[in-house]
Amino acid sequence: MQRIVVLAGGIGGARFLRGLKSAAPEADITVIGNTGDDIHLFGLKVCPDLDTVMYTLGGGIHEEQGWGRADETFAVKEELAAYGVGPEWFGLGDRDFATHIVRTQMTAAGYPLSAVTEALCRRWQPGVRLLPMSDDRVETHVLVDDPDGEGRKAVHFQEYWVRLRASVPAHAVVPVGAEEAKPAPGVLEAIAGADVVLFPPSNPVVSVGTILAVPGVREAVEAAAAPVVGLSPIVGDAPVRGMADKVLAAVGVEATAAAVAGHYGAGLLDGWLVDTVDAGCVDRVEAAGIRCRAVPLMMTDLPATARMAAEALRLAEEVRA
Ligand SMILES: O=c1nc2n(C[C@H](O)[C@H](O)[C@H](O)CO)c3cc(O)ccc3cc-2c(=O)[nH]1
Repeated sequence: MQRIVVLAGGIGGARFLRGLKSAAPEADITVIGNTGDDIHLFGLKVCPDLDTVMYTLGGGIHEEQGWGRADETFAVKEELAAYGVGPEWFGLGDRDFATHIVRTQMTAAGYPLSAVTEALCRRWQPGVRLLPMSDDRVETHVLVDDPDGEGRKAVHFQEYWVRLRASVPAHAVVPVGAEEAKPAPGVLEAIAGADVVLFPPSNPVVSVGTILAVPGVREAVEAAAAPVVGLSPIVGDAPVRGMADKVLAAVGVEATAAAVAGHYGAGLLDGWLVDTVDAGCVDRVEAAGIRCRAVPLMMTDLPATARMAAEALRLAEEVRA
């Protein structure tokens, strides 16, 4: 059975995984999820990217939004607001709250996040093994021009993304706690034992980049016997969704498919898929030592996404040969 390891962020990663499952229904898929987006609110631990993968593959996601639960209601949020308790800019729904209550209760009882995630997945049956990148707390902060005053300040990634809509200049992205974090149980073993490692079209800085920032993970991917293939989240010099261009600028990387490949580098990537509109950069990526193909990369529906995943697996076979 083919063992596939995927380093995934939130919405882009989750939708790609749905296509991958369809393209490789027999494969044994391990997902290493980003937890740098995690936030503690109302005394609860919220893990947006793990939940987005779990709900998307488990059939509970709000399809149009891409995050949160389908058929959601917001009574708890409204009641909290009536007490003047915020933040009001982060939309936690009633059904979603239950997930965070269970997670927080298990965490308080001493279970590591990896065990909690496994327990939550027992309900959702995502059809993949979902591992947090680490059981240790890592929180991505973004250094921005202070939106409410002079100078600069560091804000939590969710405040930058959701409250500020990435509209203020970002100067640095810091995965606080990453340096001291250890990979969660099973992470390094999964990478070492993989037949293929995939980087979905997730944010290269705050999603895949944060996973790679956990000491040992980047080294394991570099050392992996398996081919490592990524799919560009940038199509035609703009992110397909989200605001990846803003955080790429913060780390000094151009928002182009070729520049993102260069940012990962040939030490990490063996293969890179760009969209057909970016076919002009294939030679440049190959000159940098990364096998590159141009194929349609818009995840418009499940068949289109499954074709992208199949192309990634095909490229992996090609670089292996
Ligand atoms: O744009 C938003 N994204 C929301 N997201 C998505 C999230 O902020 C980001 O898209 C990811 O962290 C980026 O990967 C949520 C995700 C959850 O799991 C739970 C609650 C939210 C709430 C919001 C929200 O209010 N607005």
